[in-house]
Amino acid sequence: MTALVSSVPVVSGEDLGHAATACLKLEIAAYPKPGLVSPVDSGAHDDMDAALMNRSADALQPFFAGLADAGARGGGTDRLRAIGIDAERAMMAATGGVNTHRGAIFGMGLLCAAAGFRTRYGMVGTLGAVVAHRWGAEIMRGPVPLHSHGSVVARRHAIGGARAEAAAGFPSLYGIAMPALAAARHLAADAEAQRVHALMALIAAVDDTNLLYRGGAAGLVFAQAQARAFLDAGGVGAPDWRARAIAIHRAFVARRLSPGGCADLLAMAVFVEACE
Ligand SMILES: CC(C)(COP(=O)(O)OP(=O)(O)OC[C@H]1O[C@@H](n2cnc3c(N)ncnc32)[C@H](O[C@H]2O[C@H](COP(=O)(O)OP(=O)(O)OP(=O)(O)O)[C@@H](O)[C@H]2O)[C@@H]1O)[C@@H](O)C(=O)NCCC(=O)NCCS
Ligand SMILES: Nc1ncnc2[nH]cnc12
Repeated sequence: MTALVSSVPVVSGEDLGHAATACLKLEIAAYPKPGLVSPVDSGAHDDMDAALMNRSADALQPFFAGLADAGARGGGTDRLRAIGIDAERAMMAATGGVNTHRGAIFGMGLLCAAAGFRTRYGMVGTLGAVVAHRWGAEIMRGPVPLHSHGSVVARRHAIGGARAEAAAGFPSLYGIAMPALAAARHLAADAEAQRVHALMALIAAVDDTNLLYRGGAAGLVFAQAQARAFLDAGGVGAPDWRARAIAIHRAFVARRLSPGGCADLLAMAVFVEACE
């Protein structure tokens, strides 16, 4: 799967859709991930497992391709949002009503649109820079769902959430996840371990609205401190890293904490590595 993602020249909308779905699946497959669903267990979730999440990823493939094509046609956020909402419906149909990938539809969808836009208009710069430049202002002006979990905690805790992350060109992706993936290559040879390392770096730094919704400020602080301690002890370069990551996973499950936004950002980092 890694070879497929990193060796295919990602240019057409269809290629981008395949790559985006492959990256969602690489995230799902990685273990141990604190509180998250993997093939080993369902983490802090009682309504999802890896098979359900993989079905969701497959259902989204044509929509990621459609978003790439819409980006290549220079579409604005109204067009992208219409495709995103259709994708959310397809996800709900594939999962029997479970929100597996709403954040990924939004973030990965924007990256696909940016890849289409960049190919068509020959723009230089990262995919994140394209998102910020072409759609950033529109994203912040666009409709805010009043009662979504993300918007409720964003208001309560005065943080930006998924929309602000995207509008700013995904600083957590470029400032945290990508450098962590690069650093992890010097710590561990296997790609799954490198992804766990990058996920821990994201959890340590991102204000994940899923953590805030389920655990409040105390839950977010706990999650960030656990991930920071893992990194400070050497991350996946430490000989006992796997046992330590499993212990953190269990501590998250015991508190019902799940960093779904960080999981999406990890998949997006793998996608950006393939595209840039
Ligand atoms: C703009 C929207 C994405 C709406 O966002 P909003 O912030 O209003 O709220 P949510 O509906 O809560 O969705 C935001 C999702 O984004 C992920 N996320 C969280 N924090 C961050 C962050 N700091 N940076 C980036 N991304 C972040 C996260 O998604 C993942 O978690 C979801 C699963 O979580 P789970 O624990 O199961 O939670 P729930 O099922 O919700 O509840 P409980 O189980 O706890 O009861 C899953 O979606 C992951 O992907 C947040 O959930 C957007 O909805 C919107 O406007 N959409 C339409 C437009 C569109 O898609 N356009 C296309 C491109 S323009
Ligand atoms: N592996 C995962 N487990 C739970 N929520 C997620 N959201 C995105 N990926 C996830």
